[in-house]
Amino acid sequence: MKVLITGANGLLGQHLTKILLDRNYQVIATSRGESRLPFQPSGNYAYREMDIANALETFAVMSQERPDVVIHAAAMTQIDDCELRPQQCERINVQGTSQILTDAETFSSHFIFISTDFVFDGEQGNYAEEDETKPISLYGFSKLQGESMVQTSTIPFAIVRTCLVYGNLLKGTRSNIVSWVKESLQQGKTIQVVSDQVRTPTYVEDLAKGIALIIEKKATGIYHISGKDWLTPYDIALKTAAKFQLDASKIVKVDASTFKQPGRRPLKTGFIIEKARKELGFEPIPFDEGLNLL
Ligand SMILES: NC(=O)C1=CN([C@@H]2O[C@H](COP(=O)(O)OP(=O)(O)OC[C@H]3O[C@@H](n4cnc5c(N)ncnc54)[C@H](OP(=O)(O)O)[C@@H]3O)[C@@H](O)[C@H]2O)C=CC1
Ligand SMILES: Cc1cn([C@H]2C[C@H](O)[C@@H](COP(=O)(O)OP(=O)(O)O[C@H]3O[C@@H](C)C(=O)[C@@H](O)[C@H]3O)O2)c(=O)[nH]c1=O
Repeated sequence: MKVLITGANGLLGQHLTKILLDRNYQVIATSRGESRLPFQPSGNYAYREMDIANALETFAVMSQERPDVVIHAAAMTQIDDCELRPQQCERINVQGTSQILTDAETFSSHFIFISTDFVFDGEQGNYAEEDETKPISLYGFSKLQGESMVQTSTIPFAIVRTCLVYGNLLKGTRSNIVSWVKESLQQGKTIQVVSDQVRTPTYVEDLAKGIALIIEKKATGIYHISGKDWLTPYDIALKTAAKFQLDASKIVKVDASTFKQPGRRPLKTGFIIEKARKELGFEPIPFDEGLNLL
């Protein structure tokens, strides 16, 4: 079974490549520029440059590879950049998704789109798959547009929504809340951390395993694949400091009213993962256990 991953240089993409190779899939890892995978994988693996915003490039790679499954993880994921550079956000997250989806409809048989808790407005929290979406940032809106396109597609699809992904930085991947807190405190910096956002932080390997289950079961539809502990970023920061014996007094508790970022974050998200548990047999590890694996 040949699986093509877009955005394979990313936090999810690198771990996904490793886990799918461990499960003997043939993996075509694609991303912009050089591969940043910090190891030369054995097994049935190839890396190909593919900028999803370049229609000719995606068509060429997809027509040559004709993967059975496409996992579309590539995106502009910096919320504030998306807010400040809406054209680039649109070009990558919307037009890029449209392009790879069109090619998948021509050459593939299962399309898995990675989406986010930021499609919700954060008023209610504890979201299930059927809850009403209402994004409050351009990033969230661009990902919802991707979901809408996927839901009209002509091939079997799955939409995997996840939340606040953390894990070991392999090489050159985006930072995540745990790595950011750990590094900031190790450098003796004082950090302001919000205590009124609620998330279900997701260990990156659990997310990758959840996606592998979807491939294995050829599952279709929307799935919330996240951790199972409801935590605020402030809780996460304190747990990270305790775990790595760092100075928690450098963590200043703030709330979203004082903490200004260009892109609005939904206050309360977090996912109910019963559907993934029941239909996929997905079971994430507790956050404290995730910290032990870093
Ligand atoms: N991280 C999180 O907390 C969450 C992430 N998600 C979703 O998960 C997916 C994976 O995100 P994650 O791995 O965490 O984030 P990363 O930013 O680490 O990975 C995204 C990857 O997409 C690549 N990319 C960006 N633009 C293009 C393009 N035009 N063509 C090809 N590749 C491109 C980036 O490449 P480059 O490295 O060169 O910039 C990067 O490697 C995304 O779709 C994101 O929306 C959803 C919820 C939470
Ligand atoms: C940088 C920073 C973050 N935070 C909090 C806010 C936020 O909840 C959490 C992570 O902050 P960031 O801005 O790095 O992450 P953020 O951009 O909010 O993370 C998002 O990434 C995209 C890809 C998603 O899809 C979302 O699910 C979510 O994970 O930490 C602080 O409290 N203080 C800070 O100085």
